[in-house]
Amino acid sequence: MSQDKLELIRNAGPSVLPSLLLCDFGDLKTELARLEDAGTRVLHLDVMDGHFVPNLTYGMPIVEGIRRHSDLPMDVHLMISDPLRYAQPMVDAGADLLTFHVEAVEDAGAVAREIRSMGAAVGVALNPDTDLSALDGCLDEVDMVLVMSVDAGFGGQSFNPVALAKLAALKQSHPDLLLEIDGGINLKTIAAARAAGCDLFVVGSAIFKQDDYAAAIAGLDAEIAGGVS
Ligand SMILES: O=C(CO)[C@@H](O)[C@H](O)COP(=O)(O)O
Ligand SMILES: [Co+2]
Repeated sequence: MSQDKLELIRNAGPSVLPSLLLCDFGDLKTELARLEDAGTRVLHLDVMDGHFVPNLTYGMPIVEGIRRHSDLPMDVHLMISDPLRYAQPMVDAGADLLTFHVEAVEDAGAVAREIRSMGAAVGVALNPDTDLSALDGCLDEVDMVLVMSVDAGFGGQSFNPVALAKLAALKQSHPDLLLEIDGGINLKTIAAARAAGCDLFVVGSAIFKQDDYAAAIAGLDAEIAGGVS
């Protein structure tokens, strides 16, 4: 099932993924309907534990609640110290693509293999200060690499261009991997990420601080289209 969702994500082409971190959790059902009406193809959910990052968000009940109100593929970004402890519950809650941080684990390849055995597609994330060499040994075990363009933990931070060189290097060395960028993506930064080879663009503030989600996503899609040679 989740491999099917991975194909859906792949086949969707370059896509904007709304990060629900800044949505109105008091009216989640309406928020999901607005995002679907705006053409969203994949949702991005930020799970933070107050330990790996200094911020606390939500866990399985919210992921499961979103699943009940939307059939869209769910890309769950685990910013937690012990990803394997919660991986199976997250898959059971409906995560299709489960991403852990390389900084949180000792053996990223083993973690990736274990998550895949649970039936989810798997991604590995790295923060701006983490060198690509940290991914040695796990790139053949993952479906996606999430290149952070802010330090994981909070929405609304400024884009760090160090992510662009990492994307370009990954695109060259592993052309079949899905590449995602997360943090500070907006109308000014998204085209450069696309030009660097990125496929999936996580966007929080630049959607949720606008009244019209459809217009915000259409504007970002247009920048993606213009950024491809
Ligand atoms: O993972 C994270 C933050 O750690 C993100 O997914 C943010 O929620 C993106 O928000 P903006 O930077 O687009 O405001
Ligand atoms: Co995220």
